[in-house]
Amino acid sequence: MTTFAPPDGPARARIDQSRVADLYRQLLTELGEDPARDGLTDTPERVARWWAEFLEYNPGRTDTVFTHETAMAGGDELVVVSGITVDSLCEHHLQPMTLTVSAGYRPGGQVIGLSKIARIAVARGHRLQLQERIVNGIATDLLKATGSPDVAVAATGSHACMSARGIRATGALTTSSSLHGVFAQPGPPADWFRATALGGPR
Ligand SMILES: Nc1nc2c(ncn2[C@@H]2O[C@H](COP(=O)(O)OP(=O)(O)OP(=O)(O)O)[C@@H](O)[C@H]2O)c(=O)[nH]1
Ligand SMILES: [Zn+2]
Repeated sequence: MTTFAPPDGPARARIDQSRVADLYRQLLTELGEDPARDGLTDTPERVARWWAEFLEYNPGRTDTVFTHETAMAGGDELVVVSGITVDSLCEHHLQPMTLTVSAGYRPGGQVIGLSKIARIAVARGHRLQLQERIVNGIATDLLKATGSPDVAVAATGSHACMSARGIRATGALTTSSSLHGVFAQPGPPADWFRATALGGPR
């Protein structure tokens, strides 16, 4: 029985690799290739392995937090991890998209392990996606993992479906964000996030 993964949930679909490999063998034949020829004999199994790697990705532990004394009285504290590469596949064309993600939050009495922010981001790419859904999903996961209501995520993405086909707008970049709490209101946190995540006010 096939269980369908919800588009906004964590990636953990289990796939039947030998069935997927058989389907690729059929596809290669339909596309006019000889799946038995040298070079293609193991391709269906390789591709099936890749789908398993992609869809069954396990991000490991993403919720390690440390107690932390917050900023001095009258001050404020923000944490942003930038330059996280997230690879995914667009769900309309099954073409790769690569995002550079910045994700941050305003700590309360605890901080989350920095690598966990990257793990959360990378995990959201491991399914058929939309850039906007990846960005919102990272924010949802960070709100939960940090326990902070103040979370900001921004991503700049290049989409092969816009460069390798269709409009062929090579070099087009898409920027999207998901801002919560203090980051959603005008003020220093939002300005600082914009400057840190996007390289300056736009
Ligand atoms: N919002 C959003 N759209 C995306 C994303 N990835 C791909 N798309 C778009 O999905 C749309 C699908 O449009 P359709 O008109 O159904 O398909 P199409 O004829 O192949 O469209 P073209 O890409 O314009 O050739 C295109 O405009 C893509 O650019 C994404 O992450 N977010
Ligand atoms: Zn696409």
